[in-house]
Amino acid sequence: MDVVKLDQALTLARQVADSVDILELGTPLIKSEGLRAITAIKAAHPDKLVFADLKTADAGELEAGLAFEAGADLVTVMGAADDDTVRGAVAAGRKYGKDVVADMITVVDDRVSRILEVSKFGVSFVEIHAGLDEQARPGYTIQALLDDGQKAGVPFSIAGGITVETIGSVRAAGARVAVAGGAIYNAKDPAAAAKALKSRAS
Ligand SMILES: O=C(CO)[C@H](O)[C@H](O)COP(=O)(O)O
Repeated sequence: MDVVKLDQALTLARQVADSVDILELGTPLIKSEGLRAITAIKAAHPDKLVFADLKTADAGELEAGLAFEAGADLVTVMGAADDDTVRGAVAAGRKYGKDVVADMITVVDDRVSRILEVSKFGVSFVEIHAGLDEQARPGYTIQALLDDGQKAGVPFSIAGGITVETIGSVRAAGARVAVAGGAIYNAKDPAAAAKALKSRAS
């Protein structure tokens, strides 16, 4: 949910809840509304996993702990961050019995090597991710993300402009989670878009 207001996020979450397993709060939403957004989404959807896309770059244990205290079930730490930042987030995950995901956004050179390194630190999975700015460049395709997931051979999710046309290939590549943002929140009918994505992913 890359919206910036909590009321928009609550509306979107309600619209798509029947078709998603995880509700992910995008980084802009958390920056705009703060940790209270995590608490509010979890309170409204206690049956869903709530994923706080913190993209933590430093102070991993502190930031992950704040999000877990607020109600998050999963958080992201930057895969490109210092090793101890990733380890710190994982330590918080162990303390709270929750999951930490290493977001590989911005890691493009020798991405598979870094995926293998951070996987050893105890993250639950890695998110192989092309961000919104990378996706906007001409010629972008999701294929390089899928190829690296298959090469790495560790649990992974994919984020990078997944659509109803590409989500089948994400599943076929073995991804544990498909993260779909714009394909849902930019759709005229987010509920129908989420349902269509889910039907192609199952
Ligand atoms: O984390 C993000 C951007 O940094 C997005 O939430 C993620 O990429 C999913 O959105 P989309 O499907 O529009 O790419």
